[in-house]
Order: sequence, then C-alpha cells, then structure tokens
Amino acid sequence: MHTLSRRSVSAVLRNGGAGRSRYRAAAAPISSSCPFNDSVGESDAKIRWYSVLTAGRCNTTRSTTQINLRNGMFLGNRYESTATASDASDSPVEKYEYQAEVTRLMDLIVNSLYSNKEVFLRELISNASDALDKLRFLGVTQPELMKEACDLDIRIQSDKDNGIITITDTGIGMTRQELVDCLGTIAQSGTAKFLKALKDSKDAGSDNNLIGQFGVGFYSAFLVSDRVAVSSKSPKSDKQYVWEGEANASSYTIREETDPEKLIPRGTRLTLYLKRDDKGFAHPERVQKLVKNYSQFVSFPIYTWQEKGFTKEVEIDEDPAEAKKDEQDEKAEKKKKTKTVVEKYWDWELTNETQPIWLRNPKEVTTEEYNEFYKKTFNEYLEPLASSHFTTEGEVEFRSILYVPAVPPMGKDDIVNPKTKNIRLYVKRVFISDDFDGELFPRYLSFIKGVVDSNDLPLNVSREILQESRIVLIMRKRLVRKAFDMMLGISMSENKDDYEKFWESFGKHLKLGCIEDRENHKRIAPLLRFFSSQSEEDMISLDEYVENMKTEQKDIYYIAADSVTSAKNTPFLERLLEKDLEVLFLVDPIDEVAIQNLKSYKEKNFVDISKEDLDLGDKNEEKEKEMKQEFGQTCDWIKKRLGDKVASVQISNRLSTSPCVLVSGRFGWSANMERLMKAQTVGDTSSLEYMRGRRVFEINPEHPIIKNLNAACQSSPDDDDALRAIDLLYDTALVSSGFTPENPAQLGGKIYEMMGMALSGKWLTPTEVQQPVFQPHNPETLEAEVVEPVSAGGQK
Ligand SMILES: Nc1ncnc2c1ncn2[C@@H]1O[C@H](COP(=O)(O)OP(=O)(O)OP(=O)(O)O)[C@@H](O)[C@H]1O
Repeated sequence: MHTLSRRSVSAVLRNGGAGRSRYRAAAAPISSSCPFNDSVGESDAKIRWYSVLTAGRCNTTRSTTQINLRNGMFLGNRYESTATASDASDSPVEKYEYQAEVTRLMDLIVNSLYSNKEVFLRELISNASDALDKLRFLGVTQPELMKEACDLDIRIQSDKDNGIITITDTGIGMTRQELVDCLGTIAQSGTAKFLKALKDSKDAGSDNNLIGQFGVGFYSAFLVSDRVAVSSKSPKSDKQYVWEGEANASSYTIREETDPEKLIPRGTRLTLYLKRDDKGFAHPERVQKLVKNYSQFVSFPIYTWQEKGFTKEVEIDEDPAEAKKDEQDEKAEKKKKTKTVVEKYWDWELTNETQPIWLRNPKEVTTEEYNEFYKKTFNEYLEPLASSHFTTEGEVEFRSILYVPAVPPMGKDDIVNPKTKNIRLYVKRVFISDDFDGELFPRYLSFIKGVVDSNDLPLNVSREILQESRIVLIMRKRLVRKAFDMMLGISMSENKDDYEKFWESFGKHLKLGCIEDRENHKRIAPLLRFFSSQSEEDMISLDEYVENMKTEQKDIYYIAADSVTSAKNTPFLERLLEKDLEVLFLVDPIDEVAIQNLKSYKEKNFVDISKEDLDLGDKNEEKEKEMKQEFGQTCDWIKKRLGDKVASVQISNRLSTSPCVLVSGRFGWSANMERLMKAQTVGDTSSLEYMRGRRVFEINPEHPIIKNLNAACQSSPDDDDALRAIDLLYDTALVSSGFTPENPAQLGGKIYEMMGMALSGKWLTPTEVQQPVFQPHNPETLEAEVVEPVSAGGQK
C-alpha cells in the first residue's frame, strides 16, 4: 500500500495527490495524431491492431466533424479562439462545439431524472482503469511511454465542504487532439450503444433506465456536476492540457496547463464541481462506499483520501490547588497525570481488492463474489445463470472464469455477430483485448462471457498470432468444453426455470451450433429442447424422447411446421398418433436444418414423417401385396392425370382419416423447408423448382373418397367428374400437407364448383339457381339494388 508520512500528507493535499510538483511542462510540438495509432515511432503492426481497437474514436470523427487545418492538426469544430483565461493560467483558451450527438446526450443527462446518479463514479473509474490498461499494454513494446516513475493507480480525493471530487489516474492520458476527439465526440463505445438504444426505444420514459443499463461513459460526470475539468498529460506530448465543460453548454474549452502546482507526471485528473444537490457525493466515506460497491474488481489499486486517527497519551496540566495539596502529601507518588486523545490526519487508503478474482483459490471465492465480479465487469444487471472458475495446467496454462448470462445481448444480429466483447483476454494479468472474432469461442457460443488469463501467450499477441496459434486452439477447446459443462449443469439443475430462461435466450445459438460445429454434436444434442405430439406445452429433451420410445421403435420421428397448431393437425401424424408414437414438433425455422445436421442421437436416426418411405416398424407384406393388386391400377390412373406434378402415386401406411397426402422425396425439401426457402429467395423463384425434389402422392385405400375413385377407375376412367375430383384431391393434399398451391385462385374456383355441385338441388331448384340475387340497377355506376329472391317452393 502506498502510504505517506504525515508531513508529506499536507503537501499531497496541496498538490492534489501524487507529489507532482516535480514535473514541469516543456514546450514541444503537439502530437497531431490519434491516441494510439501512429505515434512514438510506432511501426509494429501488432500494436496497431490494438491501437485500432482502442482508438476507433479518432477515425470515426473525421467524417462527422469539420477539419480545420491549423498546424496540421484536426481541431474538431473549433469556432472561437480567445486569449481570455478562465483560470489562473495565462495560456490561450480555445472554444469548441460538441458533436451534435454529444449535445443531445448532455441534454439528456443533465435534465435526466435518473435516480441512480452514483453510477458516475463507476464510469469514471472504469475509464481510468482502461487508460491504465492501455498504458500497460503499449508499454510492453514502447517502454518510453512508461518512463515517468509513477505507480499504476487511481486516486480519488474529495472535498466535502466545497463539493469537489478529483479522480487521478496515471494511465495513458490524452494529448490535446485526443481531448477533442475523445471528449467532444461519440464513438463505438457504450455511449454509442446507449444512443442507439435510445433511438430504438419508442418509449421516451425509458431514457432513465437506459442510462443505468448502458452507462454513458465520461458524460455521466454531468449527472452530478455543474462543471468538469479534465487535465491530461499524455506521455506522447510534453504538454498537459485542460478540457473544461459545463452542464447545459453546447461547447467546451481546451487550454494548456501552465500552473506548475497542477502538473501531473502522466495520466489524467478529472475535477468534478458537484451540483448543489449532489454535494453529498463528495463526502469521503460516501466515495469509499461507492468504490467498494461498484469498483471492487478493478485490477489497479484505487486509493481514496480518508481521515484517519490514532490514539496517544498526553499529559494533563494540573490544577495549582491540587498540585499544592499533592506537595503537602509526603506519601504521594511523584507521578504526572495523562489522558488519551485521538490524533487526526489524512492519508490515502487502499479501497479495492487488487488481486484479480481469477487468481484466487476457487474454494475461497463465494458465489456472491463471482456474481458481483460478473456484474461489475460486464455492466450487467442480472445475475448470471452459471459460472465456472478453473485453471488448466500442463500443455497450456491459463486461468479463467466463464459465465452463462441470463439474457441475450440487446440487438437482433448478435447471433451471427461473434464480436461481442464478452471475453476479456489477459496475458500474465495484463489486459490484452476483448475484441475477438471467433478466436476463443465459435460464434454460436459468443454469448458466453468471462475472463481468460494466459501464461503462455506473448504480451504483444496480435490477431494473426491468435488466429494461428496452437496454444489458442487448445485454449479454445478447453473453454468450449467448460462452457458446455456449465450449460449441462443448468439443464440438470432442479431449478427448471433457469434452463427455460437459458433456452429462451440461447436455444437458437445451440441450434446454430448443430449446423456449424460437427465436432461438438455430442455436447450440443442433450441441451436441445422441442415440443412434441405428447408435450405441446412443455419442451422435452432428446433424452426424454428416447426414454419414451416404444420397444419396437427404431427412429426419432419429427415434423417441421410453422407452429405447434399446424404440426399437431398435419395428416402425416395420423397413424403415428394411433400407434402412440411420439413425434417432435420442429417449429423454429432453424430447427429442421439443425436436426438434419445432427442426423442421429444415441444411435437413433432422426426421421421426417413427411418424407417418403416412412417405416413405422409394422410392415405387412401380404397386405401390401393385396392392396397393390386392388389399387395399383388406380394409382397409375391418378399418376397419369397428375402428370409431372408428382413423381409417383403410392398406397400410404401413414394415414387413417385423410384420403391422401403429398410427401416429399427422401432427399428433397420438406414442405416447411420449401416455404422457408421461398420466403428467403428474392426475385425469381423458378430456380427453386429444380431444388425442391420429388413429391409422392400417397392415397389412403380405406378412405371412402379413394374407394369411390377406385370404382370410377374401373368403370369410367374418362369421366370428367372423376378426373376433376383427382385434381381437387391433389390441390387439397398440397395445402393440408403444408405446401403452397401454385394457383390459389384456381383452387378456390375448384372448391366453389364442388360446393355448387354438392349443394345443387338441396334448397333451390336448378332454374332458381340461375337467377342472380343481386342485379345492377345502373350498369354504369354498378350500384346494386336488392332484388327479392324468388320463393318458389324453396327457402331463401
Ligand atoms: N481517464 C482517462 N484517460 C485517458 N483517456 C480517457 C479517460 N477517460 C476517457 N478517456 C478517453 O475518452 C474516451 C471517451 O470516454 P467514454 O467514457 O465516453 O467512452 P468509452 O470509455 O470509450 O466507452 P464507455 O461509454 O463504454 O465508457 C475514451 O474512449 C478514452 O479514449
């Protein structure tokens, strides 16, 4: 712990922290570049990779703000330059306008009724910690950045009488240009996410919630401050600059720091001038409590400035009358009187736990601590569903804590976007990156969060190294295995709600895994859940299905449809239900492809009951032969009528109440797949015709319609009514089997025609039917006039 002698305490108080009056600014040109891109002789592509990750802000601002070429520098929207100093400093003060989004954000923050304002400290400490991380990382290859001999730490001092808080870090700091780029614009940070969520959210009342959910980074300082000063010294520049902004202002100022008392060796000092109602935040005990509460797991020491006391004995001045009395008392002992007093002084106090939690012995870490670490590190509000803390030794050494979140991230495209910043990679405790593209986890597992600390990777690890390294490959395998162990743990837990939550949030991810990760099929399959013909309300696992299989049942049956209702009413189910065989209902668009990729589970094949050659294990060759003899000719006759629409007509073994069904060829698309493919095809769909495969028309020989047609085939195969019945039968089978009819209007026409035939003579005589009930009164305007129906024996 960094402690100061009591004498130095007052010096520290005067200088605001780290004995920094030794450092003086020397005149030197200002770096004209982005923070970490192209400075300090940087040539190493590896570093540039990290630089791009961390300094995206510079690149994005160029297009959105005006470029003023002055000394070759990008100056943002500077619109006024004035030499009037707002401070003791006599350096010129330059005024800049905020980017439009920042103004909007500031407006929101300043006028927000957000009650949990204390998050400001968490956000600012997190920025300080990031700045220290960046310095430590860049310092590996550019030791000159760390030439100032100061510890990597964060110090928070508060002045409760004046309502001022200062937060000082010894991190990477900001050059003048970086102050403009970083604090006057918004980049791809949590703040940008906040703004996006705000845009997406229709409910204006949720603004306040969103501040809490995303954090608004640096600007959260304005939740509690009227005025904020950011004094920063980058190791890439010889000068220190001060950024100053006020709540409710559309501009900020930048000037050089020239007051020697205020110079810092490296890093950034934020001074918050608190609003009248928020001055309570400057109470040292409150600051300490907030740090303990929100920033316990920041991996750099955080010191807060605290009043301390120690007890000592002091002599008491004696009362003269008493003294005289004592003198007279010869037997009295010659002993001075003392009392105990408390001596007060101020000193820095280490306020957080600095040993990273993942380096601790798992036996000594409580679930609450793991959950707290998760919430603080990943800015989460809900506890994780599971966590796993482990160390691997041997070939590759690393420590890790992984978490399964309770909810998916905001944003619809996350399932296909592996870039989630969910895994924080450290090498020997140095933070390296959280920007991965599937290197540590396959994209379908990109929702897993956690930290990984490797002892084997080099500190200057680049993306190329990550992608090609054998070490990373082994790490990935182990991480994936641990992630599956966690998920299996949730699935086997007695608390069924947890797995339901998990499945709702990440079920789709696992199904994507069936398609993308053949190697882990055995791990994914037990985690899958489906509705079934015997469980329409609660999803079942494949294990439950297998346990419920009939002794003679060889396969796992499934049907894909667009809903449970469609699935349970499909004609394909008829015989299976009769035989009490369970059928899985695949109602999510991705289900069918996922199951087809799995192929089997516990040596039982998945069988689509809407495809040809369905074997229900009850083949009766004798009966089949008989049926063929009786209906063979009818099958040929129907095939002749339907032509190329079907590949063949066969006698069905899967129907009991429907007359017929249209099944897909074994290797072709099911009706469900055909529907999905059509929905996804843009433009001409004719190519789909080639890909959909063959269709087989199956007839139910027990059904009266088929029996009737069989008779027609024998007696009058050319009868128009019989042929039209075949057409209608085909079209109806198309619809009931889940396909889309090629010409729905024509099908409607056929049905009306049949209805007409069925109803003719039932209520009206043929002549009455000929008379229209409505007649145009005036053919030009087509206005209709109701004509009283003729009542000639029939009913209206
Ligand atoms: N203490 C600091 N030292 C160095 N740079 C800082 C410091 N505080 C902020 N910055 C710079 O200002 C930028 C803006 O900070 P801000 O907090 O608004 O966003 P962020 O940290 O990038 O993301 P988030 O919104 O998630 O906090 C940071 O990216 C960083 O470059």
